[in-house]
Amino acid sequence: MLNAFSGGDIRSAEAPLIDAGQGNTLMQKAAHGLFGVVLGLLRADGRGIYGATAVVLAGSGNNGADALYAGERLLRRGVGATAILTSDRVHTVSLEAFVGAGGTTVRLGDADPSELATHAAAADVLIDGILGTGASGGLRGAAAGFVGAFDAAAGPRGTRSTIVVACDLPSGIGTDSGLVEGPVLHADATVTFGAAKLGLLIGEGAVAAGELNVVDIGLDFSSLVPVARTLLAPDAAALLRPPRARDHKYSRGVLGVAAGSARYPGAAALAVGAALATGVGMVRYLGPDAVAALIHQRNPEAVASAGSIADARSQAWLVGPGAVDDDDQRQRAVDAIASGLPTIVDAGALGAVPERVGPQVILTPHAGELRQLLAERGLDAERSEIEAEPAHFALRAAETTGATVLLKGFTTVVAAPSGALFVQADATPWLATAGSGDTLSGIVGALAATLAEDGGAAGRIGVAQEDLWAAVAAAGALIHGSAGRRAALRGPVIVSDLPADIGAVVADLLEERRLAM
Ligand SMILES: NC(=O)C1=CN([C@@H]2O[C@H](COP(=O)(O)OP(=O)(O)OC[C@H]3O[C@@H](n4cnc5c(N)ncnc54)[C@H](OP(=O)(O)O)[C@@H]3O)[C@@H](O)[C@H]2O)[C@@H](O)CC1
Ligand SMILES: [K+]
Repeated sequence: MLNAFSGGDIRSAEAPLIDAGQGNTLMQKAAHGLFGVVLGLLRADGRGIYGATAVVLAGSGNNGADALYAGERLLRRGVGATAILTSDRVHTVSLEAFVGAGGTTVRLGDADPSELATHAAAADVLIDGILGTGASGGLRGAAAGFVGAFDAAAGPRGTRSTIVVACDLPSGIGTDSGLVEGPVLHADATVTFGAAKLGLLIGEGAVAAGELNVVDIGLDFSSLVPVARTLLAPDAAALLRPPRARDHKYSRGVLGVAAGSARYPGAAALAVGAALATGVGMVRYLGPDAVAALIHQRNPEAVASAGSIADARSQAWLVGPGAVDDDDQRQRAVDAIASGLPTIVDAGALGAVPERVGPQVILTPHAGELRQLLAERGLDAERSEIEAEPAHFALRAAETTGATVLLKGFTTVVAAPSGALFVQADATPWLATAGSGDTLSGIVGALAATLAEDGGAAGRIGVAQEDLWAAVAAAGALIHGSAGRRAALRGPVIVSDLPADIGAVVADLLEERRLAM
């Protein structure tokens, strides 16, 4: 599990060490970690170290000092380095160390920004030490102008030749919100100190951060509650339930699916395929015969009927994908939610959620659906606001409804009504395609069905029992994202092919778990 903390948490974890006179040691550890990642990136890109060129952007605070000390270390390894000082003030001791190691410096205010940007765009590495956790608001003044000039000179990330490494945070993002106000320097990699900050995991901040590296600088977070957590492969693996010797189809877990309608039959077939690939004892399908016939073309093992929720025994329910303009499906959604069993509520069923439910009800809206859900409860927000601050609005929705809320997006945010937050960035943009959400709900549904009667699941991954369903939803996002990345190796993702990749991801996770035991 990767824990994320707020800027305030990081400061309070640093405080005892700084009070004990360890401030410089912390900074040297941070700089050393940053230096190590830069060396690794140069090597991985096939560029030598000796004779490589680096530009260090140094702002007025300790973030600039970290970057300058990393620059000093690069200089001592034979890298040619220039520091661009983006503020009138600069941390003097680190600047002296940088110059002492042979670095050259230039003040941003004293030179033509576009010339400096051209120089930076020709370097092998650009280290962004303009702003760290002490930032307030977006980038201002000359530093903001420089970022625009660099983007123009170097081209966008992915096409430019300079490797951009953010020191602690990409300058210009909100530490706690991931909000970007104004220009931001998109990094290829971010080296963050002590622990991940929430702003690096969500919203535009996650986009700007590139590959995230967390460097341990010896901070103690044991007395602090993380503001968000990210499940890693071993956590998702611990939530998988492979069959045991005496299992039968019922003991493995039955997922009931009330999805699809005459208008959208395909969504049900995609959800059922994904659930079977994740691993359940049985999928019980409830819905129109025509939809059942489509499901059976691909998955004849699904048991189908046009009955009601009360007549179909299952351990968990999935309701809503493709269920539009269908009164019977709406009634099934209402009944499934009322059953008290874990119930994934997607798309067409989101309108059937009563005022108050429990955390075993997992809502899976995208930003537009969340906007609607909140508006129906008197909370008005624009879709763009929700996309900019996904954690905030997912938490509001969870608090208001009592449900677990999985908000789909570039990063998947899962909020529990307790206030616990999970953030998963496992997906690939290739998954932004029709039907993708149906497979995600099928995966989460299968996990819920197999864990519904497993009292030890929360303990296995170290989350509170009340947050189990949020962790299950996050594990679903991890499996879905990993399957999408695997599928994308073959080319554009075709969602109906995803079950093969889901099965392979599940197999890999179980194998890693076996090897770790
Ligand atoms: N503490 C520790 O022990 C350790 C901390 N560590 C490191 O320290 C970093 C935090 O350092 P920090 O607190 O000095 O803040 P930081 O972000 O570098 O600079 C803030 C200054 O920038 C300015 N400014 C603000 N907003 C602005 C804007 N929008 N646009 C432009 N300028 C703006 C403002 O200055 P002003 O403009 O007022 O002169 C403000 O004073 C942290 O991220 C990590 O890298 C590590 O070494 C580990 C040990
Ligand atoms: K920075």
